[in-house]
Amino acid sequence: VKIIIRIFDAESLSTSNALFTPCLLQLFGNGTAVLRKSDDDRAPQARFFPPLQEPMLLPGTFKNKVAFITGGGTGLGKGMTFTLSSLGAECVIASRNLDVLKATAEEISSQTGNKVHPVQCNVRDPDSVKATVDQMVNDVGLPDVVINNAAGNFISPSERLSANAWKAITDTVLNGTAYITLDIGKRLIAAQKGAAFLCITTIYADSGSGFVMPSASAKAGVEALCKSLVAEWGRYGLRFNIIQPGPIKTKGAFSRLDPTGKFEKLMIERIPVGRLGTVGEIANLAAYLCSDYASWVSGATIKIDGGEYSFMAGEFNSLSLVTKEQWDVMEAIIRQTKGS
Ligand SMILES: CCCCC/C=C\C=C\C(=O)SCCNC(=O)CCNC(=O)[C@H](O)C(C)(C)COP(=O)(O)OP(=O)(O)OC[C@H]1O[C@@H](n2cnc3c(N)ncnc32)[C@H](O)[C@@H]1OP(=O)(O)O
Ligand SMILES: NC(=O)C1=CN([C@@H]2O[C@H](COP(=O)(O)OP(=O)(O)OC[C@H]3O[C@@H](n4cnc5c(N)ncnc54)[C@H](OP(=O)(O)O)[C@@H]3O)[C@@H](O)[C@H]2O)C=CC1
Repeated sequence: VKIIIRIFDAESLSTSNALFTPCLLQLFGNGTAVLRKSDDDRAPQARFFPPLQEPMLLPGTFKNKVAFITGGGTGLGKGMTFTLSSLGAECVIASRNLDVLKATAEEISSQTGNKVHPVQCNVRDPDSVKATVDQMVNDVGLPDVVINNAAGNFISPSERLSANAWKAITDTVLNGTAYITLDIGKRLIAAQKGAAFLCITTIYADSGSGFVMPSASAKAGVEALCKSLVAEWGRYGLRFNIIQPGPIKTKGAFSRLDPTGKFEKLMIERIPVGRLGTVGEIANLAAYLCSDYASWVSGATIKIDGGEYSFMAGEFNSLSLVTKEQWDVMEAIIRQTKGS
């Protein structure tokens, strides 16, 4: 808890709901060495942008709703499950590690008072997906909310990747999303039941990115899948939206994408808001997009990255490092220039 408290300054803690704070610290922390915060984990401007993590929607927003979240046992999936559950949803969380799912389900339901059902599922395997959805339908019925969040990723030069490495990532991210969406979508259509689908992708789904080429390819495919179904399945009462998060310090992501802990400082330097994102911030956006408050939102792709993508895209954005004296010199040179 000590480690996590250091993420928040007094300002952000004082704006948090006092009742929620202890369990938020517990739920949104991971308590592992890889998540240990360094002293320079924020830039000065971050004081203007406190991360408010408590659920922002009205209590009961998801009362009588069922939410299905892949990868709901850890990281962002766990945070979204907590938020939906605290807003009244009955959640079903699915991934490969049943022990982790059970522990998360117990932890969240004991805090929110709402049932969380753990179901083992390998999204790479369509038969496993079918068995999971069968179990959900049997236990709680068809979902009102479906969050495709499960993923696999690691950094590697592409020339070091085997065919199986490509397959491990693309099967999880793209095929897994397709199997889940097709299986649940067909059943919803047959039952004439509406639902909100959400896919968690990443900011580099737009640009591609070296060293995570399979993930970038698969996430771009997920976005094409979502956008295709916005048009095709809207008439069945199904909405599809996409969240592209920037860096959020989860064990799953940082242990595989920043294994030595050296990249974090570089990331913070290029995030205009001056800090990493938090699980609670993603969970609030996800809850909004999956709620009836967003019933006119379909086909939206929302970046939530503290401005990192815009910073990296702008040709001249590194000039923020230029000092006033250096600007004086450059301005004088520019003003002296005549003609072309
Ligand atoms: C700090 C950055 C912030 C910004 C983040 C932006 C985007 C983040 C996107 C994310 O998706 S983060 C989520 C990350 N979470 C996870 O990845 C969780 C699940 N991951 C896993 O289970 C594993 O990491 C893995 C490898 C994806 C799948 O595990 P498993 O099914 O057990 O596969 P294998 O171990 O059998 O490996 C399959 C295949 O891949 C090769 N391989 C594995 N690791 C590497 C490596 N580091 N470099 C090169 N190749 C690797 C492995 O050797 C296998 O290939 P073979 O040919 O040998 O069979
Ligand atoms: N953290 C970040 O900075 C960012 C994360 N994202 C995205 O956010 C999402 C969550 O990532 P994050 O929480 O950080 O990382 P995690 O590693 O904690 O989450 C990934 C989840 O996917 C599950 N999973 C992996 N493979 C499978 C499979 N074959 N079948 C079923 N479930 C599977 C894992 O559970 P299990 O091992 O039990 O199967 C795990 O719960 C991902 O889509 C990721 O791409 C995007 C941008 C930035």
